[in-house]
Amino acid sequence: MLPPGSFEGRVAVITGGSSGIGETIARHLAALGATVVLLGRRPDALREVVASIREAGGSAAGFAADVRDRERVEAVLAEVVDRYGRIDHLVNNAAGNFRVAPEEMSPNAWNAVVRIVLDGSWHCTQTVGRHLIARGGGGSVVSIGTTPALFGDPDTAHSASAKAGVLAMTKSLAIAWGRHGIRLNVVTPGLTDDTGAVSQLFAAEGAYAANLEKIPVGRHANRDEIAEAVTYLLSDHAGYVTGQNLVIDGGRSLGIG
Ligand SMILES: CCCCCCC/C=C/C(=O)SCCNC(=O)CCNC(=O)[C@H](O)C(C)(C)COP(=O)(O)OP(=O)(O)OC[C@H]1O[C@@H](n2cnc3c(N)ncnc32)[C@H](O)[C@@H]1OP(=O)(O)O
Ligand SMILES: NC(=O)C1=CN([C@@H]2O[C@H](COP(=O)(O)OP(=O)(O)OC[C@H]3O[C@@H](n4cnc5c(N)ncnc54)[C@H](OP(=O)(O)O)[C@@H]3O)[C@@H](O)[C@H]2O)C=CC1
Repeated sequence: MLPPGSFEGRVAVITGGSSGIGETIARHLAALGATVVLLGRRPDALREVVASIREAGGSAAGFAADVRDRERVEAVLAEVVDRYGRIDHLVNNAAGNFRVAPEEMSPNAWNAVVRIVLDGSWHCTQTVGRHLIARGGGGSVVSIGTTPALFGDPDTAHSASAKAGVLAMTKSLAIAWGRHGIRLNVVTPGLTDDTGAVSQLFAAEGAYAANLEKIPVGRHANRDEIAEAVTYLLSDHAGYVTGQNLVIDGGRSLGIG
C-alpha cells in the first residue's frame, strides 16, 4: 500500500514480533525499508523470524525480553540505539490473554495480563519517547487494541481493562508529545486468522467459525490487513493523525456501542 522505501533509514521496534500479527507487521515494515527489532520472550521463535526476514532481503534483529521487566526493556532499547543509532517507531503488540470468569480470576492471573499489556506498553513507550524527545523529536508509536476495551467482555476483563488503559495512555501521550512531533495511535483488530488469540481464545470446536455470523463482511481479518493499517499510521503519510483508534473488525462492533 505504501510506496517502497517509505521506512528507509528508519528503525522500528515491534514487541511480540516473533509470531502472529506482530510478525506480519515486522515483515511489512522490513519490506518497506525499515530495520526491524523484534522483542519477545522465546529466543528460538525470534531467531526464526529474524532469519526469514533477512532471507527476504530485510534488515532485522531479535532481542529476548519480557516487556514486564522494565530494566530489561531499557537495556535492550539502549542497545538498539547503540547498534543502529536511533529508534523511530514502536509497535506495542505483545499481549497475553485467556478466558476466565472475573469471579474466578486469581490476583496473579489479573497481574500477568495487565503487566504485559498495560505496564509493558508503558515501559516501551516511555523509554522510546524519552529517546525521541532527547534527539529532537519526530517518530511514531502504534499500539494494538481490542474491541472488548471499547465494549467490555465478561471472559477477558483483565485484557479489556489493560487495553482500555493503553488507549487512554495513547491519547494522553498524543497530547503531551505532539509538540515534539511524536504521534501515537491505536489499531484495534477484529478476530484475525492464524494468530495466538484465535488458538488461545477460540480453541473450542467450531467456536471460531461460529463467530463469522456476527461479522457483517462475513469473514475474519487477515494479518496483512492489520499490518497495512499499522504501517500507514506509523508512516509520514499519517503525519496529521494522532491519538486515534482505528477499528478494523469487518463491522463486527457496529451497533454494539
Ligand atoms: C470479538 C473479538 C474479541 C477478540 C479479542 C481478542 C483479543 C486478543 C487479545 C490477546 O491478547 S491475544 C494474545 C494471545 N496470546 C497469548 O496469550 C500468548 C502469551 N500468553 C502467555 O504468555 C500466557 O498465557 C500468560 C498467562 C498471559 C502469561 O504467561 P506467564 O508465564 O507469565 O503466566 P503464568 O505463570 O502461566 O500464569 C499467571 C497466572 O495466570 C493464571 N492463568 C494462566 N492461564 C489461565 C487460564 N487459562 N485461566 C485462568 N487462569 C490462568 C495462572 O494460573 C497464574 O495464576 P496463579 O495460578 O499463580 O494464581
Ligand atoms: N489475533 C486477534 O484476533 C486479535 C489480536 N489482538 C491483539 O493483537 C496483538 C497480537 O495478537 P496475536 O498475534 O493474536 O498474538 P500471538 O499470541 O500470536 O503473539 C503474541 C506475541 O507477544 C509476545 N509476548 C507475549 N507476552 C510477552 C511478554 N511478556 N514480553 C514480550 N513479548 C511477549 C509473544 O512472544 P513470546 O511468547 O515469545 O514472548 C508473541 O510473539 C495483541 O496485542 C492482541 O491483543 C487484538 C484483537 C484481535
